[in-house]
Amino acid sequence: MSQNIGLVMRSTGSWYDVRSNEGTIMQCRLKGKFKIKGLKVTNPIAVGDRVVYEMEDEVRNAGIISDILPRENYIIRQSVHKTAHGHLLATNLDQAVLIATLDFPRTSLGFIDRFLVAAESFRIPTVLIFNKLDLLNDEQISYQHELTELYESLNYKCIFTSAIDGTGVQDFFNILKGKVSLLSGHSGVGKSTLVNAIAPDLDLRTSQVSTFANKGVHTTTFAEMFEIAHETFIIDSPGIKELGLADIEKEEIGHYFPEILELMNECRFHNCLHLDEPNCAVKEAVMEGKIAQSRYFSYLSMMDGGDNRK
Ligand SMILES: Nc1nc2c(ncn2[C@@H]2O[C@H](COP(=O)(O)OP(=O)(O)OP(=O)(O)O)[C@@H](O)[C@H]2O)c(=O)[nH]1
Ligand SMILES: [Zn+2]
Repeated sequence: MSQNIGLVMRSTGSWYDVRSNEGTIMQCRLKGKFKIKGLKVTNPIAVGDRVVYEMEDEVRNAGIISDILPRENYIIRQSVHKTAHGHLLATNLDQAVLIATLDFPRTSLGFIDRFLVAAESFRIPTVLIFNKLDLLNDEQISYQHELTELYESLNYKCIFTSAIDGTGVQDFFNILKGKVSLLSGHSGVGKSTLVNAIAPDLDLRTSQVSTFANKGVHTTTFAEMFEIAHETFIIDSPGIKELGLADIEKEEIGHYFPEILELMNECRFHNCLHLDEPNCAVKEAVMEGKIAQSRYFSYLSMMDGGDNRK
C-alpha cells in the first residue's frame, strides 16, 4: 500500500475527509491501533491536521490514517469540568480572522479583547475585520478609525468591509489568500455574506447543516474546512464564535496583552498583577494614556473572571 500525506478537511468523529496533495477528497478512518499522543482531548484528530494515510480502496477513495504530522498550533475547547478532556477544534492555523461590527449588532471591545487574548494564548495571529461599514455614520466612522489605530499599534491588522457595497471585500480576500484561517464572529455580523462575496460557489450555511453525523453523540460540533481558492482555506464552525479562556491562569492573562507584556518587567513587584500594587508600570501607562483604557478595562474584567461574551 502506498503512503500519502493529506490534509484533514472535515471530521465527524468516526471518519475524516482527507484532501490529497492532488486535491482529491478521501474518506478515511483511523487505524485500529492509532494512539492519541500528548493532549488530553476526546478527539485525536481535527480539521487542519496533516496526516499519513494509506489507500484502502482506490475506487471509493477510501483510506486509513496511520499517523499525524507534528502540529504548528491548535485550538482546544476546554470542558466546563476542568478535569475532563477538552475538545480539539482545529489545528495548524495560519491566522484567526475575527469579524466584528460597530453596529447591527455591536461587537463589544471586551469581546474583541477576550478573543485576542485567547488567540495569543494559542499563538495564533489575529486579523480584525470591521464589517457593515455602509451602515456607519460619521461619528461611528471616526470611532472606527480610532479603534484601527489602537489595534494596529498592537500589531493586529484591521480591515473595513461592507459585504453589501463591496468595500474592502478584495482586501478581505487578500488576507485569506494562500493561508488557513479560522473565521469567527457573532451571529449576524455578516460572516456568510462576506464569504459569499468572495466565494459565491460555496454555501456556508448549507454546509454547516452537514454536521449531522455528530448529532446525539456529543453536543460539540465539529469544524469544517473549505478551500475557497487555490491553497486558500477557511475554517468555519457554528461552534467557534469565540475562543475559550478556560485554561488560562490569572497570572498569565497579562502576558497575552502585548502592551502589558512589554511593561511588566518595569513594575516594582516581579509578580505584579497590575491591580492595586504600588509602582505598577502598567497602571502608570494607563494614567498617561500610553495603554488604552478600554484594553485595561478588558484586562480587569478578565482578571475578575468576567466573561465579556456579549
Ligand atoms: N448593511 C449591511 N448588511 C450586511 C453586511 N453584511 C451582512 N449584512 C446583513 O447582515 C445580516 C446577517 O448576515 P449573515 O451573513 O447571515 O451573518 P452571519 O455572521 O453569517 O450570521 P450567522 O449565519 O448567524 O452566523 C444579513 O441580513 C446580511 O444581509 C454589510 O456589510 N452591510
Ligand atoms: Zn504592574
